[in-house]
Amino acid sequence: MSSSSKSQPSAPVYKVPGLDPEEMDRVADQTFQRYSSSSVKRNGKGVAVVWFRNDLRVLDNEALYKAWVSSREVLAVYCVDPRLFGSTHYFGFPKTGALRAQFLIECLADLKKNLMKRGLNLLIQHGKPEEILPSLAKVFGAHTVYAQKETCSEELNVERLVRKGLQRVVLPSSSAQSSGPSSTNNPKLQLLWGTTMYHIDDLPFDTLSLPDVYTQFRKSIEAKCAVRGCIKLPASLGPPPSIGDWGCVPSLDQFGLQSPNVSKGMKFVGGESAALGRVNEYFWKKDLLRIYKHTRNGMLGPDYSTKFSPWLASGSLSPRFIDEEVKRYEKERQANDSTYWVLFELIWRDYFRFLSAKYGNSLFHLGGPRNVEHRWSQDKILFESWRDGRTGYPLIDANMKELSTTGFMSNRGRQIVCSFLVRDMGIDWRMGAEWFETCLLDYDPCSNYGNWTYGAGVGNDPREDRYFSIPKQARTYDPEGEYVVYWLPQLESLTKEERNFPGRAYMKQVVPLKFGNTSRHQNQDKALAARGTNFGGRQTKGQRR
Ligand SMILES: Cc1cc2nc3c(=O)[nH]c(=O)nc-3n(C[C@H](O)[C@H](O)[C@H](O)COP(=O)(O)OP(=O)(O)OC[C@H]3O[C@@H](n4cnc5c(N)ncnc54)[C@H](O)[C@@H]3O)c2cc1C
Ligand SMILES: Nc1ncnc2c1ncn2[C@@H]1O[C@H](COP(=O)(O)OP(=O)(O)OP(=O)(O)O)[C@@H](O)[C@H]1O
Repeated sequence: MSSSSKSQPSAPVYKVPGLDPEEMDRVADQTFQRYSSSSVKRNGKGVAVVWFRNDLRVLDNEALYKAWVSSREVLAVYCVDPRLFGSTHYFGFPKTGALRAQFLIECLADLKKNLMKRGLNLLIQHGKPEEILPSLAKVFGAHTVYAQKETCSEELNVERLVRKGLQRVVLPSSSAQSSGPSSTNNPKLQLLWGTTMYHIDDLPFDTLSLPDVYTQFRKSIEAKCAVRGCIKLPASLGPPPSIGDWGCVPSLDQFGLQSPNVSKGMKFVGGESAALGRVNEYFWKKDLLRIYKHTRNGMLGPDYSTKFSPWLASGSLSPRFIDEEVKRYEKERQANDSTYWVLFELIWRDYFRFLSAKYGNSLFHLGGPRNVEHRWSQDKILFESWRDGRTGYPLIDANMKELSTTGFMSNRGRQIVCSFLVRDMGIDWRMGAEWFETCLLDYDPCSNYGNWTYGAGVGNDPREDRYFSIPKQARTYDPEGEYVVYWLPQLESLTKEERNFPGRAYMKQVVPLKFGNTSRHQNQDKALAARGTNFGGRQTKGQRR
């Protein structure tokens, strides 16, 4: 069947959140009001810099809070670091694809707007933080640069260089924050924990002795720690230092990228206002939180899951705010397994973040944290058929097309395409992880490489090793072929049952499935899985969730 055999009605594009800009601003303003406090007092002096990184928000931002409390003027800065627009480490894909770059631009524009509403501004500078921040600290006599702490080596390296750069700046003694004989007059770098729902200082164990098994980790933190409340700030944070040119929000051509056209699927709106809008829409307006656990394995449209991840990854949304909203919903509407399950999933996110602190760079290495030896292929043609959605398996191809068109893929889809690349194709999992790094709006090194090492069977938890059978996944999660037909309209003329199993009516399959791909093979598939038989000598344990 040829893809052009029939003219297709154009598929809908879903804006996420589906609110108009005025409604988004109204929700954001109301939320800011609820989280404003006039009782917080400022007792500092001079200028403090807040260096925004992956914490592009005003609400519940400890770096911003500390900068405000410790100063008379806050200089808010974002550095557009050219390294973010280089290449991925091993395979040289674009480090940030156009869709995420566009999302970042929208986050910056919104952050600037929200800071201005509070009497501040955002200085946007192009260059390396280790060059920009020391020079700003010197010009403004800033006593401290506050920023959110990261855990992966690329970001840790930048932190180290910024600290070194600041040590070379000598301030006049009147600018120094501390006094006393031992104080030096260099601006300090103060890094604050802020990415997770549970605070690192509240964990019942040291990160180096973090439990390797997720369930142990979750049970332990649920029993022994509480999520901290969101940090409140006064409504007005000004004045900012006097600056003639605050710099413009960058455009895509400044990154050498072309404007992406989201012609199908979901178009996510970047920024904190959109993030708060989405929480409001998903929890309160559409009342979807009450059924989340039963819909979360879907693949099509904005409503089967929260879609919070792009804003969480850029830091436009605080996980502690989500926790507080879940608790508020449970009080005002209802508490059930679905309301809890959003928090359960956020604990996965915490877990991967803390694991990166425990396992360091091994998360990015071929053998993963367990240093598993295995022969992987780097077959370019096979990889490209996966990347471009030309494998001959509609479920894989539809998911890969969604990823490259929108920058998003469901959790179900990610697990399926990961298993297919790694287990059916036998391709080096890092190729898949780096392609995800390029494309995902919600790219986060810890969640991405953590999930890939898991899926590839090289993760820290040896019990969690899974093979996803494509026919079984298709029958369970896309029984009527609705998802595949959305992304592959050439399948529309087939019956619902045929859409995921089109045979010759679609393209040739580039590889056979490890455990067969017809119903005839299903029993064999189960039998093999039950015996733990798998390629590469790893154990098959069924699926996680
Ligand atoms: C191979 C692979 C790569 C992935 N890469 C990323 C990534 O780079 N960034 C990212 O944020 N997530 C990643 N995930 C996890 C998950 O797929 C996404 O977080 C989820 O699909 C986002 O959609 P949502 O916000 O609607 O999720 P929901 O189902 O609504 O879940 C709520 C939140 O819980 C967190 N969460 C849910 N599942 C996971 C998980 N398995 N691991 C970590 N956090 C989770 C996310 O923050 C998510 O926003 C990856 C999963 C796989 C299998
Ligand atoms: N934020 C990040 N996003 C993606 N990859 C990251 C991030 N931080 C660190 N890495 C990866 O961690 C690895 C660290 O490489 P580095 O050279 O620093 O140490 P290494 O342990 O000697 O690794 P290698 O021997 O593979 O070069 C690289 O693969 C790098 O891309």
